[in-house]
Amino acid sequence: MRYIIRDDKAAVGKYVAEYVAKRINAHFAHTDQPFVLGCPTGSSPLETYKQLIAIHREGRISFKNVITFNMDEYVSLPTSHPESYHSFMWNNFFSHIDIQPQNVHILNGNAQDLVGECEEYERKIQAVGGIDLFMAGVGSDGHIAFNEPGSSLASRTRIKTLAYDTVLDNSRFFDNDPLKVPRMALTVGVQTVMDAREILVIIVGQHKAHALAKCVEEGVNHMNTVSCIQLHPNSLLVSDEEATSELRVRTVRYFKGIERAQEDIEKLYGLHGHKKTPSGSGVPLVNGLSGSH
Ligand SMILES: N[C@@H]1[C@@H](O)[C@H](O)[C@@H](COP(=O)(O)O)O[C@@H]1O
Repeated sequence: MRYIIRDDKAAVGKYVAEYVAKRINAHFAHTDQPFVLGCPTGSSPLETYKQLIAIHREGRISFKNVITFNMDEYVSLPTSHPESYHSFMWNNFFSHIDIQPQNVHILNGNAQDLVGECEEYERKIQAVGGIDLFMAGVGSDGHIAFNEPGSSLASRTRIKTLAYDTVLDNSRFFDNDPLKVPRMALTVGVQTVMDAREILVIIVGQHKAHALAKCVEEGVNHMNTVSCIQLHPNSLLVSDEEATSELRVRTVRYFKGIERAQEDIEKLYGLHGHKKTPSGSGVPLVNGLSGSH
């Protein structure tokens, strides 16, 4: 697992957006197959979406051949509700980029057959060859998507009852009234996220510090489902300084040190261990050299 720390929320968003843009552009440099991006909602990725929109407007990235799958959606909340994840995604991201509407996938929490909807979602992910990069946020109880504490680490897309902590957390979007927050959601499972070729988790704010410390310093545990990323061969965590407040000082120093070392390696040899040649094209130095995964 790589772990990158930035000063604040804005810097996290900038880092993540540039990272995602680089990944997408690198993908299209060697294939014209679609890039499949997993998308989260919530306040954590907002800055990333703003920055991705800016990068798109600068002409540095196109989403024409990008397929997206969102993590989750509330059950029984009308799609047109301002707090539905459909509204969130179109208002904050999709309406501002050149994505093709048919390439957007968001679970339908109003489907007649909710179980069938979840099974179909998994099938659609399979049909496009899996997810290249799954971005995620984290709940203050450590949930990834809506995989609340106690969720099976082998879970797939399904219906979940929301934990009371999550209902309280999310009531800020529903006039601070927990009674207005839907009690159930459809969510991709932990295993659905783990199947992605790469996972990028965004954690910002002091209220996420506990979940972050458990994810980084403790073992894999179903009570903090984001900790699953420890088992992923290609996961990246990006947080702001505030979120580090429950980590040991030496843990923070360790990961900052790793990032500095990685930068030095990249300066010397180019990204991912490709030694720079005079022409700048790069030759492989060490297979899979990536510093801290
Ligand atoms: N289902 C979403 C999660 O996918 C998200 O990660 C979490 C954190 O939200 P925020 O970033 O607003 O703290 O909110 C909801 O619970």
